[in-house]
Amino acid sequence: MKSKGLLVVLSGPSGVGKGTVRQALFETDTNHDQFYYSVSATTRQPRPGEVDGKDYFFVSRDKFEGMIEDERLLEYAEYVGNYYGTPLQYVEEMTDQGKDVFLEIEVQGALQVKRRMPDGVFIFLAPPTMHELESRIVNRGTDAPEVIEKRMHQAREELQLVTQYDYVVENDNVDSAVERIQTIINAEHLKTDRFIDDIVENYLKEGDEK
Ligand SMILES: Nc1nc2c(ncn2[C@@H]2O[C@H](COP(=O)(O)OP(=O)(O)O)[C@@H](O)[C@H]2O)c(=O)[nH]1
Ligand SMILES: Nc1ncnc2c1ncn2[C@@H]1O[C@H](COP(=O)(O)OP(=O)(O)O)[C@@H](O)[C@H]1O
Repeated sequence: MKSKGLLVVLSGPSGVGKGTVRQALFETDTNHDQFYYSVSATTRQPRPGEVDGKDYFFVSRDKFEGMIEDERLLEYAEYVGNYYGTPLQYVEEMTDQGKDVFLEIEVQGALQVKRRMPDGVFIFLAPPTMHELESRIVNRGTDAPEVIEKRMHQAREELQLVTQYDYVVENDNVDSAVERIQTIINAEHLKTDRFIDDIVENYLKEGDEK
């Protein structure tokens, strides 16, 4: 029996460590055959070192609005003055191929996905404390002070929606966070619902007498 790939939605406040934890998790996929990262489209400017097509598809507002109109996005949201959205095409292709597809998105987008794809796995990555969260954003050194303030405000709002998620993982330590996410994924793959077609076919079909 083999289940379809999972749609895994990883959310959490800016600076909590989503990118870091996801990269460490993907490094455990040594054959590159289990996990697939869904690259989002955004109107935000690239940060130094970010690569178009790898970190994001960096697009103009006009182009992004065209993608919304053509219904090419699974979800999208506006976050601190920029659009962010998930291209639909790869998500479907990759889960059909049996890969676990990871979306790293903020909560408004995650709630849209939950309505459209309720069998997704919704994980919220939480900071040990708000003070630690702020230190991580400051130490990352990628955001101006006024942007950091907006991101901290947004973080407080996002944390109030944590109960909408299936799982909460504290990112106190990258290795432990990765281990907990692996545990979640392994268990989710074994859920009865994900095998229901196989179960009907193999065990419950009428006339299958021995
Ligand atoms: N709804 C939605 N949010 C996204 C998407 N891509 C990224 N985000 C979220 O947008 C927020 C800002 O992302 P970014 O500017 O890269 O900052 P960072 O996550 O703090 O590094 C984060 O919470 C991301 O998870 C997307 O496709 N859809
Ligand atoms: N468990 C952790 N302990 C300490 N620092 C961390 C941890 N996880 C991530 N970081 C650091 O926090 C900063 C923000 O991480 P990042 O992955 O960019 O967050 P996000 O993708 O959620 O915005 C980075 O400088 C990263 O090295």
